[in-house]
Amino acid sequence: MALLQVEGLKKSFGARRVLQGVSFSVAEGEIVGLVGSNGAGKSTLGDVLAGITAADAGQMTLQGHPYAPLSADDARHLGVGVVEQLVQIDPGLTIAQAVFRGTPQAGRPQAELRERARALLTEATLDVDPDTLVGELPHFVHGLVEIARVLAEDTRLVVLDEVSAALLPVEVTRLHAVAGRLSRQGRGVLYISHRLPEMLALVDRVLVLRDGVIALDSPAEDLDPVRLAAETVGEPISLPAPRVASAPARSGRDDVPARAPTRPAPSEADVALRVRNLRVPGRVQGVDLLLRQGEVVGLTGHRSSGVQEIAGALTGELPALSDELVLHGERRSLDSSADEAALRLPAYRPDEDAYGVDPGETIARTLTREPWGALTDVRSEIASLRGVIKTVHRLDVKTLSIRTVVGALSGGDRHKLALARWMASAQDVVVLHEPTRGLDVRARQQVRQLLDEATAHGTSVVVVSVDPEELAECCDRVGIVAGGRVARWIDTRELAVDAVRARIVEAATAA
Ligand SMILES: Nc1ncnc2c1ncn2[C@@H]1O[C@H](COP(=O)(O)OP(=O)(O)OP(=O)(O)O)[C@@H](O)[C@H]1O
Repeated sequence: MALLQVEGLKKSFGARRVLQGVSFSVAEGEIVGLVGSNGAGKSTLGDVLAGITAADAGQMTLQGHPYAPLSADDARHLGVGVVEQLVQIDPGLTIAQAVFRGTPQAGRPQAELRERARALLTEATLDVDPDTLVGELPHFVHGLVEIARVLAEDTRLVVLDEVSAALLPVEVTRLHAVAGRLSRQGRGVLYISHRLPEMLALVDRVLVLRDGVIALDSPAEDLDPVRLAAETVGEPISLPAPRVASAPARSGRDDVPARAPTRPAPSEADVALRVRNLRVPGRVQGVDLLLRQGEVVGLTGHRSSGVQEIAGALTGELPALSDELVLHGERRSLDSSADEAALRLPAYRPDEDAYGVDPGETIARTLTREPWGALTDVRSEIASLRGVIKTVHRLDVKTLSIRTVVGALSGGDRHKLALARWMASAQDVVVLHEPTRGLDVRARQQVRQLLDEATAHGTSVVVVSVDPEELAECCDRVGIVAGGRVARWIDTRELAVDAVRARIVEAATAA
């Protein structure tokens, strides 16, 4: 008997028909992957299962009994727990209180909750003191606290909605170990992710949600990442080509081969940024960075490797020192008191649910570069709106109107718009944190295109990321940071993307 049976589920938001008759099942002990483009309706389906949203039509059964939760609490009591990537837990709670919130044990004294919480956290592979405050935990582990919470009740089906999106390969391995344990206990797992190679390594079966229905239901062993990507978008798709380091065209230099097999030392004019012996006291020990014009350099490393601190030093968020710092031939400093010359590279961060854009603003206004009201004739207004429509089409944003508010879009679509807006004004040298986080396979290619265009105009980029696939797809070189230093550089230009990905995983795991 199926643990969960879903038949003909429908859900619309106004005229937007998202789920148009979704049917599938999950067996006891089965790990089922759910993939789909941004805006396909994966989270909507998760919300229906979680009791957050009611379906318009369709039936569900759980362990053979009709399942129609009235709220998230109701769903959990009935045996379905949903863990979301961007879960916000009250930072003032202890971890033990967080684990038991919303359960019958909530409100019990900490001393009573502590030992039971410790056991559940161990089951979720999280080695933390239950007395620690949630606010002291890095945000990326909140998902594991949520898994412990799901385990606190007799949850039969666990939905993991993009929980791996912000995790390092080693952390993904840990998450997969937890999913494996849940399955061995006979629970069902629905695993939603855009990171296809990782997903295929874990799940038994994959569901593809496309055009409002389950367009494919296949054993994982019959699929590979490229075929699954094609099924997701509904047409053949190829892996992105390795990036061609596009030195911006300059007179007399157009003959420079973009993919020179060995990389000559750049001339001074080619250097966008050079930093020698970068130090952040206690965290970064002496990093040399050289960024050519039009180059995309990736940085990755474990949480305590110093990688975030290197980015923080470059953006002026952290006090840092260096022996030499040159930006386009001009000496700069890392001393924030030397205001004029201080280096403060602009940074983009796909920040939680807001992405730096106003959720109450329409798509049109979000993408309009001119301040509202600045357009004084109808032609410029039409040109401006054409630009907006072109971007919406190009980024394949799932919407019925450019007057839709950004807050009503899917997370991935919001991220795409925010990044496109940010990149439109990006010049010079910029830092991008996880530019493709939560994006589907086609959107990743669109981001890559945005990067290619910006770098062709001379922008140079530092990409800071946990995702080896993103680094392989976007960067010319990737630095593996460990112990406050760049332990190894991987040149991505000569290799296929999946080979680069494998090298990054191997080097990052070893570091
Ligand atoms: N509350 C809402 N009001 C209006 N439209 C909504 C609402 N919630 C979701 N939608 C629409 O439903 C569609 C599906 O969104 P959903 O978040 O389920 O997609 P998704 O597959 O999870 O995407 P992503 O991979 O980007 O997270 C989107 O086009 C979105 O605009």
